[in-house]
Amino acid sequence: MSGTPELRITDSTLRDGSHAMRHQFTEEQVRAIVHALDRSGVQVIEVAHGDGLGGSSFNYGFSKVDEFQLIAAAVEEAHQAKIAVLMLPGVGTVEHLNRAWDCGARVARIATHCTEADTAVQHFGAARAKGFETVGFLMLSHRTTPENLARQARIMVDAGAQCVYVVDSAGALVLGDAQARIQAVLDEVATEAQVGFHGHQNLSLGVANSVLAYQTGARQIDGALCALGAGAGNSPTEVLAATFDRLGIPTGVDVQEVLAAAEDVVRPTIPRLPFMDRASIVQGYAGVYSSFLLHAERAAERYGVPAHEILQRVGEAGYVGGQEDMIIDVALQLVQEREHGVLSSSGAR
Ligand SMILES: CC[C@H](O)CC(=O)C(=O)O
Ligand SMILES: [Mn+2]
Repeated sequence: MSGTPELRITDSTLRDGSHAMRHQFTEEQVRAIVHALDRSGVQVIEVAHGDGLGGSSFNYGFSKVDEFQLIAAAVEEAHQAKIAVLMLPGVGTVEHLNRAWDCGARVARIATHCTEADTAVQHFGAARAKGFETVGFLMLSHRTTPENLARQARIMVDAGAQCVYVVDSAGALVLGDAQARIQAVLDEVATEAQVGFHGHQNLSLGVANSVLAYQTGARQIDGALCALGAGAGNSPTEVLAATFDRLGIPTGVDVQEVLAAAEDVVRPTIPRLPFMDRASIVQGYAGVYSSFLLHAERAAERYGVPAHEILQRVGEAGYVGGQEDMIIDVALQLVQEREHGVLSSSGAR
């Protein structure tokens, strides 16, 4: 579909997809994926540790290759696409943003829990002062009301965000839930900023929610090739491109090229692609941060309790990003309950 793009797709294969890769991307893989995405016409490509700049750590998992080396390689490969980075205040700092700028990144996406936008105020200011295009990310958006989300979006826009994303980190928003949040944020900020949507596939609704988001007024949408992303993965970029093309909505992405990027570049080189298994569906169902999946799987293996049961409990407890250590706590609690013969919610011992 030709014509001036009405919608900008940001591809997060090399950031959200880093979770599914256990943060083991090589420079060669980054170059090949950026080359293919850039050629297909995707306008923004996000590159960073899965948990954002500064995420390489014992808590979140160490990167194989330093993220600034990967960002610089991505910048070299991209001819038309802008390279974006994502950071969570507290995991990363303004210093990380400055280094990303020096490597050539030009879009700064700053993420907070959906009720904590005020923790990012100085980061938006610093990013704008540097010259970045700025995007705010309200994570786990299902965890607050549309009205409150709109108030949080207002804080981000007042601080300097040029777009605010409704982020369905748990893949828990079901159609109208996503639409109501997009509408509320638009009502609050549309005269000053764009609105975006970032979906996960835990309930298989990433693409459908993205279409609804566009129809409601969102103009930036995230995806990842082959759905590579946390949990059951992100909305697949290639499916977004094909679907919007069929709807007659120009995205600037060549469908055949992006299909080739997914099939020929990502699929053969990625050891494990995300899918909707019991654990990731429970994430959508119970509203659990998608990035918790691999942490829960590791705890499941270590303590001999099912990952889906851990995640169900994590959802009930309402843990948010940054509370990864509580996954171990929950696993140990389940072990104890089993030892004392307490039945789990699924009836299993
Ligand atoms: C690192 C922040 C976080 O994982 C952003 C994101 O992709 C999400 O919340 O879904
Ligand atoms: Mn995500």
